Amino acid sequence: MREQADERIASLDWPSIHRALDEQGFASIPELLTAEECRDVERLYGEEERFRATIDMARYRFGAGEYRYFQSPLPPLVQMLREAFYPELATAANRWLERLGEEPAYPAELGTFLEECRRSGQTRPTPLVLKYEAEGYNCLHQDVYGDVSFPFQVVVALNRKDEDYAGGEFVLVEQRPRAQSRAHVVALAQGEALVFPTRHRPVAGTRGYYRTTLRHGVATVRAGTRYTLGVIFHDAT
Ligand SMILES: O=C(O)CCC(=O)C(=O)O
Ligand SMILES: [Fe+2]
Repeated sequence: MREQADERIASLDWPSIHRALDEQGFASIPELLTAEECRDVERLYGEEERFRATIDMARYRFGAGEYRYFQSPLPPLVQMLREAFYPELATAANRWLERLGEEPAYPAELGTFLEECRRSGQTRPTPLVLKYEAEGYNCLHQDVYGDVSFPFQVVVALNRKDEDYAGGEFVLVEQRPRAQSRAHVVALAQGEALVFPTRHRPVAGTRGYYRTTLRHGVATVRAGTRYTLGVIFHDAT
C-alpha cells in the first residue's frame, strides 16, 4: 500500500515543481492519487448530502456539465490535499509577489489563510468535483470568489482518458500584455494533478518581470464521462 497522500505530497520533488511553476506557470504531478482514491472521490459525487451546491454549467453559460462544491467538513482526502499543498504553494506565491515588486502576503499555513478568508466574509468551502458527459466542456474562466484569493489551484483527473472518456483536455490560456494569447493544453492521466495559476503569473522579460493573465477551461469531451477534483484554496462568500 502507498503512503498517505500528504506524505506523498511532502516527498515530491518540490525543487523541480517550483522550477516548472516559475518557468512555465504550471506543474503536473503524475500519479498523485491512486486509482482507488480516484474512484472513491468519483463515487462521492453521487452522495448529494456531501455537497453544499450543485451547479448546472449550461444554466450560467459556463459550459456543459455539472459540478458540486463539497460541504464542510471536507472529505478527509480532500482536506489533506488542501492542507498538504498549501505551504509549498504559499512559498511560490510569495516568490511571485516579490518578482512583481510586492510584499509577501501569504501565511505559511492554510488555517491562517482561511482565517483571512473568513474575515473577508468568505466562509464557504470551494473544493469541488466536476462531471462532464459527451459534448461537455468548461469555458475559459478564473475561480475567484471574493477579495481574498490564492494564486494557485490544483486539479486532479479522477478517471481515465481514452478509456472512460475521449477529448476533454485541460486548457490554460495565457493573455500577455499587448500581445496575442498563448494556449497550453494538458491531457491528464488518472490520478495526475496539475498545479496552475488562478489569475496571473510573473514572466521574465528583458526589463524585469511582467504579469500575464490566465484563464482555464476544458475542451469538449467527445465520448464517455470525465470527472475531476478541483482544489481551490480560498473559500467563497
Ligand atoms: O475539469 C477540469 O479539468 C477543470 C476544473 C476547473 O475548472 C477547476 O478545477 O477549477
Ligand atoms: Fe476552474
